[in-house]
Amino acid sequence: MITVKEAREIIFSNLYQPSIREVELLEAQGEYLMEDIKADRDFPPFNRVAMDGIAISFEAYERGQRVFSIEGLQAAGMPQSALNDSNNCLEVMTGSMLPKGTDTVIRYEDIEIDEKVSHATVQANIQITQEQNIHKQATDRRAGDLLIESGTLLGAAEIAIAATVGKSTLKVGQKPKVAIVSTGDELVDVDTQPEAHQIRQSNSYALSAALEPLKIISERFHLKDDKKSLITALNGILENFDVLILSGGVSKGKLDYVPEVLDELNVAKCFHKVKQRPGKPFWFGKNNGGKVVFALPGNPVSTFSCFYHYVKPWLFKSMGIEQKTLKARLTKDFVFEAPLTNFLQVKISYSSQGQLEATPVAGKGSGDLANLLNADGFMELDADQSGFFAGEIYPVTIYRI
Ligand SMILES: Nc1nc2c(c(=O)[nH]1)N[C@H]1C(S)=C(S)[C@@H](COP(=O)(O)OP(=O)(O)OC[C@H]3O[C@@H](n4cnc5c(N)ncnc54)[C@H](O)[C@@H]3O)O[C@H]1N2
Ligand code: MOO
Ligand SMILES: [Mg+2]
Repeated sequence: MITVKEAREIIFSNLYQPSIREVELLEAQGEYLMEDIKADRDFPPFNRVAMDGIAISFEAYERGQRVFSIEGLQAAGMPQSALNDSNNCLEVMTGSMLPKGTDTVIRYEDIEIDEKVSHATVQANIQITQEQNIHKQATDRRAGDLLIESGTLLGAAEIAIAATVGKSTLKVGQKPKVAIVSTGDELVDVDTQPEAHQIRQSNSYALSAALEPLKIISERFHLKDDKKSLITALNGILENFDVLILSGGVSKGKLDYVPEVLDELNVAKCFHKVKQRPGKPFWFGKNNGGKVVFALPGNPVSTFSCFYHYVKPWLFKSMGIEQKTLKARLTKDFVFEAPLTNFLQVKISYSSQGQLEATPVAGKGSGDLANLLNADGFMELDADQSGFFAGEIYPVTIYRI
């Protein structure tokens, strides 16, 4: 049986290679950028007036001048005007170009304007410094600077930056087509009243819902624990999808056919069974056509945990995105004797200093679906240790904020 670390290495060495597609700017939200975005102009592209008021030549102010005759007005959206006489001023609006011949902006709040004679007088108690209230050209970024690197997940900030540099379309990664396949004769769908021996199936809904925020479209299938029909159905699904996420049928049961069926369909096993709880019977493989299969153990908490610890990071990495590892402080001692990595269910909170904290809510095993509601995530506790103590810090994967 391999370790969690080895399982991750194998999964990450079998990434999906996304092709590139071009989308309209607003459709790019939630997609993965597949080009570098550079500044087409300086940020800001001109000396930008940052306050409504008057623009003067500081030299006149230094000479002791406090009353400035108003020559005119420079509004945002007007080409740059010029101050004719350096003893005068121009009224300037936020967002306008700083007029030629001026280098200092004084806010309306700091002056008195006499409309009749068109004079602006600087109030006595006001300190003026040269170049104040000017957002100088190129102080934020220079033309040609790299603004957004390929591989970035696009959100509102990136969309705003792309808009300002004139990118009306963006090159993004084509996400894989994902099939979610649940298996099990005991399972009926959500709209069915189960018989005494049946339960409603939830894993495929959990997986679909977990994929949705990644903007990955998936299709759900449900298959019976019957070898022949599994072979036929999975063969078709493998042809039409890039990635298969199966749940159930991977353990030691007489009707757990998934590993042998995948073998018959020439999906080469990369591993079966990982030193972890939950999710020990996890199976992972790939076929010659590059189709990847995650066959997750059917117990609902196992399926859930394996998705967040393997499938999601694999999808992110395939798109060139490094996920940040979050860490939290354990609030209570916890003992776990088995030589397995324990993905312990935890409730996440913040300490009074704002530090992430995790409180164990272990639940009653990987069949305890309802315990997903008590926890917000999993804390990863190493296989080679059995005592974990309050105050210690370990990695966490959070599925709910
Ligand atoms: N003799 C052994 N038995 C089991 C072992 C073992 O090592 N030796 N491992 C246990 C562990 S750990 C797990 S996890 C499960 C994994 O089982 P399978 O992947 O074969 O899954 P199934 O047998 O199909 O189902 C297990 C359990 O989960 C429920 N289930 C399955 N699919 C869904 C679904 N879509 N929605 C809701 N619930 C689902 C199913 O009804 C079963 O109760 O094996 C242990 N056994
Ligand atoms: O791996 Mo199983 O998930 O421990 O129940
Ligand atoms: Mg089973």
